[in-house]
Amino acid sequence: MNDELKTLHATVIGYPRIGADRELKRALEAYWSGRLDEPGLDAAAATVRSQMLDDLAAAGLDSVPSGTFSLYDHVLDAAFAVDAIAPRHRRDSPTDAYFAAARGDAEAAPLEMTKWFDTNYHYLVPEIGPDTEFRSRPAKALAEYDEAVLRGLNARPVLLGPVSFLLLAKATDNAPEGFQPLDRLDELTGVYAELLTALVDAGATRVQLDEPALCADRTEAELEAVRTVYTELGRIADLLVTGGYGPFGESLPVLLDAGVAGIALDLVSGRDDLETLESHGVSRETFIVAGVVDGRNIWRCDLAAAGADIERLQRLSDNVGVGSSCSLLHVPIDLEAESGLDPLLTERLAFARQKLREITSLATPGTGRPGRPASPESWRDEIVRARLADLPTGADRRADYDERVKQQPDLGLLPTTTIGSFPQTAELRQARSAHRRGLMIDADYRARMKAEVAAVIAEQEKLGLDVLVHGEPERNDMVQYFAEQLTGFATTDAGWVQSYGSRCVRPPILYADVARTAPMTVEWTGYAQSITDKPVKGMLTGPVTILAWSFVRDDQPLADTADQVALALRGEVADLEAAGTRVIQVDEPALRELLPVRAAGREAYRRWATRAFRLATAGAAPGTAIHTHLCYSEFGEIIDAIAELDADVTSIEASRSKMEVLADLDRVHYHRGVGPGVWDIHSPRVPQVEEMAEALRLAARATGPSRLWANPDCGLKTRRYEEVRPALANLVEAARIVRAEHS
Ligand SMILES: CN1c2c(nc(N)[nH]c2=O)NC[C@@H]1CNc1ccc(C(=O)N[C@@H](CCC(=O)N[C@@H](CCC(=O)N[C@@H](CCC(=O)O)C(=O)O)C(=O)O)C(=O)O)cc1
Ligand SMILES: N[C@@H](CCS)C(=O)O
Ligand SMILES: [Zn+2]
Repeated sequence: MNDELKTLHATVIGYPRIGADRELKRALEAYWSGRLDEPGLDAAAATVRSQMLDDLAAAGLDSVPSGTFSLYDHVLDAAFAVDAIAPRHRRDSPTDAYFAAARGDAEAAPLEMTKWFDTNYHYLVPEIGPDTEFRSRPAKALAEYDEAVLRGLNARPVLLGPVSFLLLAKATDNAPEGFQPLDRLDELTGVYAELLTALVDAGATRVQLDEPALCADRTEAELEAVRTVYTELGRIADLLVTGGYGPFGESLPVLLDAGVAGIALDLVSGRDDLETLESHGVSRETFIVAGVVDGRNIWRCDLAAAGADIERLQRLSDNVGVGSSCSLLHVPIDLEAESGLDPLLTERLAFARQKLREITSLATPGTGRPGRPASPESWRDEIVRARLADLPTGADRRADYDERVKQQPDLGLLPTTTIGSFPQTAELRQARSAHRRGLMIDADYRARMKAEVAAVIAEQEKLGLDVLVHGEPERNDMVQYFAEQLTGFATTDAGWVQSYGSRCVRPPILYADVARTAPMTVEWTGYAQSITDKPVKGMLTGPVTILAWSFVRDDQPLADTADQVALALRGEVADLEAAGTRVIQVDEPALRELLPVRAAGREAYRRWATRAFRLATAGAAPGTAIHTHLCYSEFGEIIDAIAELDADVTSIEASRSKMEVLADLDRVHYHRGVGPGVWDIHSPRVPQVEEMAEALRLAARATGPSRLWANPDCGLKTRRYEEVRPALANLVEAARIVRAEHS
């Protein structure tokens, strides 16, 4: 590379932190189980940080983010940086306090966990009250800054910005009515001033404050708060403010007018900011990072289009840099680790390490900026396209709910069921790993999984549940399992992405037209049904969730891709029915996740998402009960969409929010079956009979008892049998008690 020619600053907003071989995951899980001591955990964390710096250094960036490593979650780190630790999580050891907040311990429940914007990453929700005492705790930021500087890197410490921190937090339970965490912005700004001062004193010449919450719709009062805070903080340090999950929109002029030195634009999902910037104007010294390399998806950058956007910015500022649209947290680390992908696909992909190279290449004049090649013709499936074009409306069931329910299995009052998965034991994962590596033949693997199904059925019969499941032992993941069987998808060997804490997923790559070539679940459900007289629920993952948890082609609207996936699932529903399945659950836990961050896109989303679900399910006969399941979010904003799915029964996470969702469902006149979760499966605590009975009574008062189901909040795959057996026994007993009260 000729340094003389290099005129653009190359940087990245953030980097994956789980380790190229998930070293941090393994170390954390070993530490939690007592197999590793704290120095061992520290050493593993240091190795991962060092690996991150190696990657950033090798790419030849002009500046690098520091402090983006996290032992569990960066929002939790932000809470610790300002000492906003809930009193119940204070412990003598800071590490104990950190993990008590993250995962709970014998004394205290953890912080709530929720989705990070419209991604499959989950953050911990800080609890802020009028009495929360903020204090500056810069040790982590300083240590990681020093590590990067010692490596000879031009480091830029990164902190979650104060406005986003408070907007992502929730009020403590004992806060007075009307209190909002943002009410504490003045005090918090003072503490951020101290954090910035500590970093500047340590030698940092620029600090990155991440303000992703400014990519959502904000009120005038919030914008005013942004103006005040950034005017003040901008006096202490040279600030680079990032957003990263859409356009800054109306926040952009506010930040610029507040005098921030730098702004990082998401030019993948927030290209509207280009126009905002052009019409508002900007000083020629402002550092503008053109976030043209996608931090959320794995397609190679269209360097020609990116180059054009960079040139537009260069007309406005003399200080333009090239970067990622957001942190690379959401993409796997290295494409080189994949050997099994079709070369036609591989040459179109870039994971984190490859993305760093795209950034430096774009920043280097004379390296060429080729566009992206079109997809090969062989990726088109004309049969699927013709079938979709031929479907009439395709998305309405043959009878209304009132008529359908008469034809569906009559299970009496308050039937009990579970959400699908039973514990994924180490033994099951090891069998799958052996099978994948060719150490266990197909027949043995299938026999092992069938034995597990038989055991799961026996457990449920013994417990006295009404509608059984096969337990999903054969699934590595509820999306990847389907992707492995559908055309149009590729799956990776090592493309791990952090979902929360130590938990990771390998999002499949949806790159071509999607079709089903054979039944995907019928063998397992059919086997389970063959060994019990109780109804067994078929178990599918819905089209929206399959899209949300995959890397999806970006050469056609998501709605069209969703329809293709839905059509494939529609075939599976038909095959399950033909095999005698009378109850089919189609999970849509990500229905809320894909809801656009800004209100403007929501109506269109609701239309395509609900249509895809109905396309998948509406072919079912009236006598087939279609269930759906939703979890991992608050549902208020998608309550209309839930009603529009037209499922016969909706099981929905409710235990932590104390059944509030039922009032919302009532508001939209949802009158079909509902199973509000009565067991918070995120916690290892076994719920007692009386508390679940009370939750069912509360639910019965809200909806009437006749259409109510008793079930947990979500699947049981992350729980252990020692918790599952007593908890389900208690759930069955709670349902029996409440049933008796109504008969
Ligand atoms: C329900 N959720 C899901 C989300 N996203 C998904 N794609 N899937 C989900 O289920 N998002 C919202 C929620 C919460 N998020 C998660 C995310 C991840 C997990 C989880 O438990 N992940 C597992 C990995 C799951 C998996 O792919 N398992 C495979 C491979 C297992 C493995 O690592 N094998 C080892 C060898 C075997 C061994 O010795 O154990 C290896 O390959 O090295 C499988 O079972 O075959 C995780 O451990 O992180 C939960 C909720
Ligand atoms: N059927 C799935 C849904 C999880 S959201 C399960 O039970 O794990
Ligand atoms: Zn769930």
